[in-house]
Amino acid sequence: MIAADHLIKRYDGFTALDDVSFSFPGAGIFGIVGHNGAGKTTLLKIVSGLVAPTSGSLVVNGIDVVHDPVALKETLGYLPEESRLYETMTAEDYLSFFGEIYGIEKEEIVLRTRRLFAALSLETGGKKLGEMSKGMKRKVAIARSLIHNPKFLVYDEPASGLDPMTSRFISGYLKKLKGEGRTIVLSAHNLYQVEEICDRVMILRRGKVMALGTMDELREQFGSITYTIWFAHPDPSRLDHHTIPYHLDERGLACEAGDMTELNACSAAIAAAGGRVERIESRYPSLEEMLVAIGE
Ligand SMILES: Nc1ncnc2c1ncn2[C@@H]1O[C@H](COP(=O)(O)OP(=O)(O)OP(=O)(O)O)[C@@H](O)[C@H]1O
Repeated sequence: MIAADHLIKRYDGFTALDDVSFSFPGAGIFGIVGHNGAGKTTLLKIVSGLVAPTSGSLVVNGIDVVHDPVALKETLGYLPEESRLYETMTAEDYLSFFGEIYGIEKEEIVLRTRRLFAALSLETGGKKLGEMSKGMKRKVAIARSLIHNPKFLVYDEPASGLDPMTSRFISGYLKKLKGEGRTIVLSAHNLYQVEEICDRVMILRRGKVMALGTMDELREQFGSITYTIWFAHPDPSRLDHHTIPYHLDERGLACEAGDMTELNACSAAIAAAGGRVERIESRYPSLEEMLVAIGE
C-alpha cells in the first residue's frame, strides 16, 4: 500500500531526509518517532504529496506521489502539526467550508459533520473556533481531515499538547479508524501512545532510519532484556551495597540486573548474604529507552 524507496530531501544543502525507505502493507497504523528535527514532519509532508523529495520514489495505493501528488488528494486526510483554524467560524461552518471544496452535497456535509462530532465526543455548543479549548480544536481538525471520508490518513502529532484523557481518547479513536480499514501514518512524541496503537514503527535520527519494524521486532533489535530480582533478607542493614546494589520498592527489596550474567551474580550474592530470592521479572526496553539509547 505504501512503498517509499530511497527518499532524500535537501534544503539548501541541508539533508533533512537521508535515504529513507520503508513499506507498509494494508490497513493499520504506521508510527514515525524521533527527536526534534529528526525529519518526521518532512517525511509526512512527502508522504502526503505536499512536499516533493529531492530524489527517491513513493507509491501510495498505486499512485506515484512524486510525479502525481494531486491524484492522492481525494483519498488523503492530512492533519498538520498545528492546524490554523478560522477563529471566527463555528466548527460546523468550518467543516462545511472544506466539505464544499471536496464537492460534497450540503445535506451530506451536515450529516457527516454530525456523525464525526458524535464519534469524537465533540459538543461544540455553537462556539466559535477561537473560543474552543485545545482539545476541542484538535478534534475539529481531525473531523476536517475526515469530511471527505479518505482511506489514507497522515497525522502529524495528533495528540500533542492534549491532556491525558483527551490524548487517550484520540488513541482510541485512531484505533477505531484503523478498524474501519483505514491506513494511518502518524508521528508522535508520546511514545507510550505509539507503542500502544502502532502496527509498525520507524525511528528516525537526523533524517536516517535507525530502526523499523513491529514493536516486537524493535524489542528484538534493541535486544537486551533487563531483570528485576525481589528478595527477602532478615536484616537488610547488613547487606553490602557494592555486591548487592538493592533498592526498596512497593514489593520489597529489589535489585536490577542488565543481563543473565548480572542476574546470576546477584542471585548468588543474595544467597551468600543469607537472603532468599522471591521473584524475578524480565522486561524489554520501552520505545522511550530505545530512543534514548539511539541518542540525538
Ligand atoms: N522548509 C525548510 N527549510 C529549511 N529547513 C527545513 C525546512 N523544513 C524542515 N527543515 C529542517 O529539516 C529538519 C527536519 O525538520 P522536521 O520538521 O521534519 O523535523 P521533526 O522531526 O518533525 O521535528 P519536530 O519533532 O521538532 O517537529 C530540521 O533541521 C528543520 O530545520
